[in-house]
Amino acid sequence: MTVPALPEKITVRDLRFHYGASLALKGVSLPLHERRVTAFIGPSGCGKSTLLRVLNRMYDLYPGQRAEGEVLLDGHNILGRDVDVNLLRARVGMVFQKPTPFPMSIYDNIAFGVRLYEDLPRAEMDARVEAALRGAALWDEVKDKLGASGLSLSGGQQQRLCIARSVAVQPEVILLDEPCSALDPISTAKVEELIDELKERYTIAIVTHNMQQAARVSDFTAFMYLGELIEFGDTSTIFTAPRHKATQDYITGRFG
Ligand SMILES: Nc1ncnc2c1ncn2[C@@H]1O[C@H](COP(=O)(O)OP(=O)(O)OP(=O)(O)O)[C@@H](O)[C@H]1O
Repeated sequence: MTVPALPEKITVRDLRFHYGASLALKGVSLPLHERRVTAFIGPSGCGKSTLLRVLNRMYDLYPGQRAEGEVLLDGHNILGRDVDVNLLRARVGMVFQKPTPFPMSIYDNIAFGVRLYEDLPRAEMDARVEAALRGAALWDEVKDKLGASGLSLSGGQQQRLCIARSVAVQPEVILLDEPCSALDPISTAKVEELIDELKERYTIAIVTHNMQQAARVSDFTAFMYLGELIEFGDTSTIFTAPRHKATQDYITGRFG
């Protein structure tokens, strides 16, 4: 099946990334299509997380880390000096590998991020919190204990809480860095279902080591190796008829 061409929400052009003197991305170019899921796959250390961290300038928090090239979000280069990185991170949200709820109530885990950007009256905040928890398929499990600590939830629930937290600020893009690696199969299935629902509204990038997961949840797949993008295409083509032998070897588990 050929996925029809869709607008590019993000366009990465000739991206090079430096950790001090070491070059972790060596000229990567690819699109992230709007309201579609793009999976990043490849062996450990190939630069998947690095690429994700560039897309909302998470690396800015660390001295010595530097990106060159262009990352266009709706046509504007987010690597420019004039970019408001707080606003950028509201537009491009991120969920990490390990669930990272704040040590506060379930309600405040969601409201905290919203308050950074908006001053909502209580009733509107309540509605926003509920919508985010519903959006993350967690509402029914927590609606009677919104005052309980976010840390009292199970790992799978905590990860959905983190997804709710990122959805609550109404981003345009959601970056998921191995979001299921700490979850059991049932929680993983829930998060995958959730990704399927979220893509109706958001552009999603997901890093995963699980080939079945990449095949299940993504529309496009990018295979990376040693800081380079080896192959990018629609997921069904990458998994059934890859152009490169390295891609074929990796997805069939014969790599290395
Ligand atoms: N903070 C850092 N300082 C120096 N080098 C780093 C740092 N973080 C990552 N690297 C290097 O950059 C390269 C890419 O790492 P990255 O974490 O992006 O890979 P990855 O594909 O996400 O790997 P994994 O699948 O193991 O998470 C690796 O060679 C890694 O050693």
